[in-house]
Amino acid sequence: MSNIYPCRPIAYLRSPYAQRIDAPHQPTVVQGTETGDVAQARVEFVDDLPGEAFADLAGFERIWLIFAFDRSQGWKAQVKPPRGGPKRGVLATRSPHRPNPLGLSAVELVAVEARALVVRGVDLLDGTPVLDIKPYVPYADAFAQSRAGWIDEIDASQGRHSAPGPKRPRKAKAGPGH
Ligand SMILES: C[S@@+](CC[C@H](N)C(=O)[O-])C[C@H]1O[C@@H](n2cnc3c(N)ncnc32)[C@H](O)[C@@H]1O
Repeated sequence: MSNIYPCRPIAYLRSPYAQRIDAPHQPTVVQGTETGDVAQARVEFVDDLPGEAFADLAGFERIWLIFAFDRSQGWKAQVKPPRGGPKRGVLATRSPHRPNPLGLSAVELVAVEARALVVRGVDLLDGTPVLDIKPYVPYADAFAQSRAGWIDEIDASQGRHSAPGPKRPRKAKAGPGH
């Protein structure tokens, strides 16, 4: 039996972030989250994906994007997290350099268009291939009180939430959908 699992993009993301330094570390630290002034992005479906496949998404406030880190090259077993501290096992981090270059982000669904989704709060580069989309379902996906290992330890030692903010502040408000 093969241990290769074929995947192909079902969509491509159009985002305001051309380079890694522009992209936020996670959707929850996207610039403007507190004021609601968050850049929009578009998930544009490939031509041969039937429209029925993304029917019924409109009622969901958030969706999961499962995507390929297509601009990552190679990976190491341990990485130095941007929030500081010692190196950590790559699978205990959200590093874009992983044994399989897969990422997932829960983004806000703003609108469903004919062959695209308008979303907000993305941490992905423009052109990122989207491999799958799933609805974000709070009863299944939200565990707000869960322990977060070494991240909790750093937060406790610093006396604050250590999530890194945007590396380079966004200059213009303009982006897809604006
Ligand atoms: C820390 S990862 C987190 C991504 C996702 N939320 C996750 O947890 O899997 C976010 C960073 O990945 C990098 N990135 C975004 N899109 C990428 C792509 N298509 N290829 C390679 N790196 C990418 C950017 O530097 C961005 O700041």
